[in-house]
Amino acid sequence: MASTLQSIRASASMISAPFGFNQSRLAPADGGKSFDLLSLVDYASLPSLKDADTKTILFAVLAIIITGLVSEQVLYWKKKGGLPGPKWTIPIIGKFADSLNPSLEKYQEGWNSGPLSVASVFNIFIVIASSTEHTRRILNSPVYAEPCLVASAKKVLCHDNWVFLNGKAHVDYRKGLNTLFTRKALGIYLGIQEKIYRQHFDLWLADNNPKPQPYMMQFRDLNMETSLRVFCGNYIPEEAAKEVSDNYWLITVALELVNFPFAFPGTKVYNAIKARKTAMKWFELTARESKKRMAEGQEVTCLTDAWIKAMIDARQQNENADLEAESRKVLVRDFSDREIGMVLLSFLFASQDAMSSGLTYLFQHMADHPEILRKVREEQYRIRGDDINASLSLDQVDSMEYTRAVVKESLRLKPPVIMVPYETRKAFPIDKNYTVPKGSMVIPSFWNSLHDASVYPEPDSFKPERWLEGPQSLAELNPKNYLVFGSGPHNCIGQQYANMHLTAVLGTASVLMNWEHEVTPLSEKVKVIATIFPKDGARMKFYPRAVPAPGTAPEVAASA
Ligand code: HEM
Repeated sequence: MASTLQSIRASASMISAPFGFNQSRLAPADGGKSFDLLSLVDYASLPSLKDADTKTILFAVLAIIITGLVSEQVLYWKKKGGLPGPKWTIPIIGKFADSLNPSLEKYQEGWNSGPLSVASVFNIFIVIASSTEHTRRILNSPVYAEPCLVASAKKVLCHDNWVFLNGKAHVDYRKGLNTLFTRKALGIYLGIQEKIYRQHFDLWLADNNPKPQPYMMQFRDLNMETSLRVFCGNYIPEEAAKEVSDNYWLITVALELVNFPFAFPGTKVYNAIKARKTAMKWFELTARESKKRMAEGQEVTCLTDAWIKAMIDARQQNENADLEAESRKVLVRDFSDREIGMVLLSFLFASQDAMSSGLTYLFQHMADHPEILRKVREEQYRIRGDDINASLSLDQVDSMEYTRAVVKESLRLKPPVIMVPYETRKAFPIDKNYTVPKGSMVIPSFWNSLHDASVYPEPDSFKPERWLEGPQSLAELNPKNYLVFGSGPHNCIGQQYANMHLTAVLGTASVLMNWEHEVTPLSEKVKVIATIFPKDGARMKFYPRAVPAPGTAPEVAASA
């Protein structure tokens, strides 16, 4: 009882001081008939009691803090086991400062310290995998680990977006989307892509700035507009397409690894939600309008059309009862306008950032390796014949063996996505020596696999020829190392489209333009945003390239 009173008193004194309470104000209004709690207190002993209580509270608080800090370290050591990583973790924030300013060099330190290493940020225990075996094991163990997006992702991309599905629900949903990247569909997209990147080349050529300028954002614009038109055709008017494209950057920056997760006005998450709402309005309209057009039997002009046409066809096939039950269920599933909108939202998000990184480095690598660019041109002149302005077919793109090897090598040397965060659903015995605790973040990293000297000799050199040495070459014998597009159930669904796009853009650019890259001390330094970019933003200048006279031999045209 006494101790209760003491704490009441302690609390009263702590509370009253700042609010300026005094004894007379606390006196009862009924002239003293009411029970006066304070009259029970022996005032003579008050000062010492007060002191004792303050000390007790201070001690208690201190003890709680110390226990918390010690148990944080003990827990970290226990989870860390024998793996490399900091011996202790900075209290509470851990490696937060590093994640605010990510650098490739810091990541490399971790990757090179062992196939598995650990860190902790805000008490999230993180296991980083850098060997091909461990990385693939994470990507291919859906029972133990699933992709984890940053805290704000569900707010930004909508909580019911398919990208948050896992297990069977995810596999089934993806089956329904595979139809979007068939050869037939890619052939339709190619025509749309070509028109758009030629318009962007004209803009670059019209840039009358005499000196090279950072072109990273112009490469992004090209990708963004191409993807938007490939996915949505002309259902979105010009002005709205520009608005969606410009605002999409707000979505990208709100999904960076470290971000304030609440949507207060003015925050990145708030702006991203606004951008998403505008984009979704147009994507849902695309779905609605496309459904009308496809029902009328009109021509397929974009990915949404191809998707809706596939649904209509499946329904008709089903009526003929020719399909197996399993595929019937998936194909005939009617995707609502909102679901289609959310898929388009996810595609655009996934495509613009990684493809912009890929395209930036592709142009940079080409300018820095003129002999390789010459070979690309020779192949292009050979395949395109005398008419470099004729539209391309998918067969022609497939036959660009050298250009495709250049794209593959460029993505290997500078992989746009260097890691993907996953989370363990239960304790994950990742190898015979270590089990990742449940609820940890596990990060498969791709850099070391893609720069493994035993598979890619001279791993830091740009050598497209390594992809042309036949099936017995080291690179071809070890496809498991080529993790540019991930692996397992969540591997990149857009990889054929991405490869086709990069090959076609480079091929056409090579015959229409010459370009110069101003190499600066930062050109080879990597800036890690979500994907990677050259730190100087890729300073380029583009010039028109003369059209070869009819009948010029490809090797002669290429050397001009
Ligand atoms: C050079 C360009 C690209 C690169 C390097 C890239 C890379 C990746 C990587 C590494 C992943 C994670 C894989 C995993 O967890 O195993 C991924 C997933 C994904 N990508 Fe791409 N991507 C590119 C372009 C695209 C494009 C153009 C699209 C859309 C058309 C796209 C759509 C997606 C989607 C939807 C996922 C998640 C798939 C799922 O969870 O099932 N990506 N991508």
